[in-house]
Amino acid sequence: MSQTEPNQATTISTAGEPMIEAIGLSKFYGSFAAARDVSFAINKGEVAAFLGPNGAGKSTTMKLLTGYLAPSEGYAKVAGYNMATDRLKGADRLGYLPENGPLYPDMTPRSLLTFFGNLRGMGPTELDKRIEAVVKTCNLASVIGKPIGKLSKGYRQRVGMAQALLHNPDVLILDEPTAGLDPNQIREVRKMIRELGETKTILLSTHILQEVEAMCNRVVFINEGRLVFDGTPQELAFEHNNLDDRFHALTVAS
Ligand SMILES: Nc1ncnc2c1ncn2[C@@H]1O[C@H](COP(=O)(O)OP(=O)(O)OP(=O)(O)O)[C@@H](O)[C@H]1O
Repeated sequence: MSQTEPNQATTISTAGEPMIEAIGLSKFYGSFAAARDVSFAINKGEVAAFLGPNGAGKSTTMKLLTGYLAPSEGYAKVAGYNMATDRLKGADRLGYLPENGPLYPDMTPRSLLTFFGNLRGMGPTELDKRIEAVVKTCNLASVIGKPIGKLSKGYRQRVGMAQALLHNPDVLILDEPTAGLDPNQIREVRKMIRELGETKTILLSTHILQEVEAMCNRVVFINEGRLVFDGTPQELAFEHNNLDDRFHALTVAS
């Protein structure tokens, strides 16, 4: 890594500051590479789509970025913190929606949020305030006291979002936030993400191309564990005039 250029040292600017960084990340299961030498940086204020077909390695890479999985090679940084050596500091700044949402069917949204707020060391006043805020953002008031296992997929996804947002992180990693939702729920979640994107840096995985156009100003694309594109949605579509054709070209061997 090069040091700061001497002529830039006096410039203080947060624009373009990298908030989510993959640095040569690889994950091997035996000889199979679920992620192979993946490097990219999502900068402050960007809403980035993490695109790729089924099995491309999106969830694996997200788990490596969040520190849930240890990389075989390389390292991840969140808000400048190395997730191998400074995971707790990075986690303070990070909200993560895992692939299948929260897995505590017997808890209610309120007890789950209270549990995670306590784990994060929030005091009762702060916790009450934050629960009220995320219940409003994620529209959970009507189910706050019902067991999570009895909620619809859409509500469970919202509980997962509420958990990710509870400590008001400025960085979000969302694994397929609209998977399994009906069209109305998809609209709501996309609207929520667009609003969150006004103040937060977001990386969200998807294989739905409309999602990219609806929400994102950056695209990172992986196929078979390798980075195959990093740029804007316009650049991704450019050669083929549309995202569908480019997705096909990047994922199907010619
Ligand atoms: N624990 C594991 N052991 C062995 N192989 C694994 C393990 N976890 C994931 N894989 C494999 O790694 C590859 C990438 O999986 P991953 O879940 O990261 O893909 P993805 O892009 O998120 O897929 P999808 O869009 O279907 O969720 C797949 O071939 C998967 O079978």
